[in-house]
Amino acid sequence: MAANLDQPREPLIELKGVSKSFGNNVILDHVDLTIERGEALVIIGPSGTGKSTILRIIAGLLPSDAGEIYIKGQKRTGLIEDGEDPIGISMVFQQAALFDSLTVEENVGFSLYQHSNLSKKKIRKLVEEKLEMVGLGGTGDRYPAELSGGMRKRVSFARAIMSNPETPQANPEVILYDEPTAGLDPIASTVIEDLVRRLQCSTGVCGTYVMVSHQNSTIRRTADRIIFLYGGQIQWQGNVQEIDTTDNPLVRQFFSASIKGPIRIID
Ligand SMILES: Nc1ncnc2c1ncn2[C@@H]1O[C@H](COP(=O)(O)OP(=O)(O)OP(=O)(O)O)[C@@H](O)[C@H]1O
Repeated sequence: MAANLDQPREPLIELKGVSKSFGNNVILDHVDLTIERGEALVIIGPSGTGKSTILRIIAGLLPSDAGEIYIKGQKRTGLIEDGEDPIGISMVFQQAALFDSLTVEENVGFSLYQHSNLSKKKIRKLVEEKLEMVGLGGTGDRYPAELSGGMRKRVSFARAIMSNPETPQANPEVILYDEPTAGLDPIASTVIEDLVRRLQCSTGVCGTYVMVSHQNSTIRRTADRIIFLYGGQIQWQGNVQEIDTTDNPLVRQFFSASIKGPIRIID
């Protein structure tokens, strides 16, 4: 499913020669990547290959060691906390990362309670709108412990798409999902996959997303474009149909789950 066909494609995020090491361990080695407006990009690759690292760099949570990052053509010089990006970029973490002592409503509205001058009544209304968008209308008074894993995940989606009407320029235009279906049963995974696509197409909500996933169904159901990361670099890119037709030995091995092939097995 392609979204936002009425919008012209333009580079929203560009990574140019981005490198990142942890100690002597080179994780990203001069990576070039362009993400266009309206794109649904899924990053795949073996465990420990740097997928979450690239997502955290795009989010502005982690500095790169070298290279340049452009957000809507503007070179980024700091991290997200410096608030300089010309668009909002939101991240959904692998663990839903909710505050257990706060209600669903307080979790979703957290940043508005902390950083806006909006009344409690107004925030509650905005939160309820987002909860309805993720299929959780009416759950605002519950606590995370009372929800299933899939529901908690959806609460974290609602928090990620929360916007502040006082600062519309900071509203999330790009959403980054780190393994959103990890640990969920196949049906709960389908609910999340459908939601990711639905949110992409909703007016006023981020039309562009970048996802990291290991789940075959999630990759196939949510990607317009797939990139395969390995050995610090993008080794392959293609669309969902090309997963099954490519000769690339890394992709072949990954999707056949074979222990024989060029991917080094780390026990
Ligand atoms: N803050 C850190 N300090 C040191 N090493 C780190 C740090 N963050 C990540 N790493 C290492 O960098 C490598 C890449 O990690 P990353 O989480 O990006 O991989 P990944 O491809 O997302 O893996 P997985 O699929 O298992 O989640 C791993 O070897 C990891 O241990």
